[in-house]
Amino acid sequence: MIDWKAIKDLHTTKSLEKIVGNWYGLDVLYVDTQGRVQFVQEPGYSFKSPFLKLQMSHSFGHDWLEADVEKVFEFFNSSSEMSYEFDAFFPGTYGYSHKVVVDDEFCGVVIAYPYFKDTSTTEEVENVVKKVVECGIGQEDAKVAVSKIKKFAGRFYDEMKELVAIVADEVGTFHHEISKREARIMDLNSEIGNKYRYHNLIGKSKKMQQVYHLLSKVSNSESTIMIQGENGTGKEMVAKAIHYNSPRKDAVFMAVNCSAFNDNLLDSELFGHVKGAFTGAIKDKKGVFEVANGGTLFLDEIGDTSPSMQVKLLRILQEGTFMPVGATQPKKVNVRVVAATNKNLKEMIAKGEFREDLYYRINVINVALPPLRERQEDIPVLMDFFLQKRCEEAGLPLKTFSKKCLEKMLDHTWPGNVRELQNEVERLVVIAGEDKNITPDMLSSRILESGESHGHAPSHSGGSFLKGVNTNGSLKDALEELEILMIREGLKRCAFNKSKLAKELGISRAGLIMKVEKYGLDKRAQKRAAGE
Ligand SMILES: Nc1ncnc2c1ncn2[C@@H]1O[C@H](COP(=O)(O)OP(=O)(O)OP(=O)(O)O)[C@@H](O)[C@H]1O
Repeated sequence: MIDWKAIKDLHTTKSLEKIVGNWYGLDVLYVDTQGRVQFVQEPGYSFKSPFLKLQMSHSFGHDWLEADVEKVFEFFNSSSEMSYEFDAFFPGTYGYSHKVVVDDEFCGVVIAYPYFKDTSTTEEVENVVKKVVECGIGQEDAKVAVSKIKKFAGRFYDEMKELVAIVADEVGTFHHEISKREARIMDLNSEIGNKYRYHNLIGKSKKMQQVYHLLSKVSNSESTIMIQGENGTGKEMVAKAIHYNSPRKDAVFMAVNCSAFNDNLLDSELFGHVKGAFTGAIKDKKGVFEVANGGTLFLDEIGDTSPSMQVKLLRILQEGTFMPVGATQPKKVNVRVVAATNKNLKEMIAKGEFREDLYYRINVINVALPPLRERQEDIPVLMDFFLQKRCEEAGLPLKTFSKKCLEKMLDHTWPGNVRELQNEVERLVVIAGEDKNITPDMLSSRILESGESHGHAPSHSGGSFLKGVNTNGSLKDALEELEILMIREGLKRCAFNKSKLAKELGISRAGLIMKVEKYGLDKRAQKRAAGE
């Protein structure tokens, strides 16, 4: 919508209005798309045309103006013409109107009003006075006002029309500029304020915001980065976000899963080989380090590499050199390495399974990706994101999740993290078929069951309560997961009565409050996560 007030305050429109007013005694009226004439109703409005001033000082005069505006809109609504000269309310008087168009959209009208034409006869002019008097205006006032209506001829007439067209253009141009600026401000606002995403990463939880903040700081550096997180938490996505926000963004991003190869194959995959290096090496082959020269290499599951491979990786990270399999001369490359693992490398070092020097060489900057169960607020955002994406890809109208379905999804602990959630949403879109609303009965049984099993306190349910807990990985993580689960379910069961739950769990109320804060499980956070 046009900001008419801002337009009226513009230096150019003010000057143009002045010319039209002073030279031709016409008022420039701005009319919005609803047919509302701006400003003239406001007290203290300074009329240029004595006739319009007199007209608008009577309530019936407003109806005359309304009738003229209606006529203009009827014309523009049925014609593609940009301008229209109309017979005004009193036969023999005229108005000139011009459309305001922005990006092919009809945004309003500028009207210059009222005037006579050189064809208007003395009789017509006298008739106007008569009619005005008949409407209730005094004879003398009517005569004076009508005598001030300009009679146009020749070049003045053409100039007046040109000026009105210029005012209308000016309004359009200014509105266009303002809209562009507003869009930019909105962009900037969302960039600064709501960091709900970074590159392609989605998530609004505090933990993800911290990750985005760290990424924005480290992407520009050349440091090696270690990303730690469970499977499916988005480690590869983070590596890509780092690459595409770094000065290397125009060079190659390559990803290798170190656990997908045995030692020999990984050697050749990473460093390449020369012809005849081993049976089947029928020609020279570049390794990914060479292909990614100038770019970024993502080494996933680095914790699964053998001790001899770890030595080679240390060399390339320290010196930038490597030896292709079967080669006699080392090669040099400039590759930024981003490594990832879901293993606890510190424990591996203690057991002698991972080189400490390599660990410190890779772990210059550590990005820890939290599992999805620790950032519940991200679940609804990710659900909506994947739902919209899948529906769009499948050319289906957008579906919605029922409240109960969302609750069940929030109850699940997502051991497979975002990947599991993405797969579930994609599955739901298929299962829902034509149904617009996705209901809990469509959910995978493990999600329905995990919600139910969490509903029981351990003491009532024997061993089954462990169903929703990831029993792989470290004991510390599993215990923490269990703690979160028990507190979250307990809070619901006890209607957020912390004293009652603390008693049930056998811990102090203060201890429970600290844990609720630590895991972000308070009522408001849970409601927020559920989008309530
Ligand atoms: N924050 C996120 N926003 C949007 N999609 C995400 C996010 N995190 C993960 N995904 C999606 O989840 C899937 C798994 O992500 P990704 O492969 O990056 O995880 P990963 O931690 O590298 O997994 P793995 O350890 O199993 O290799 C991908 O399809 C990715 O698109």
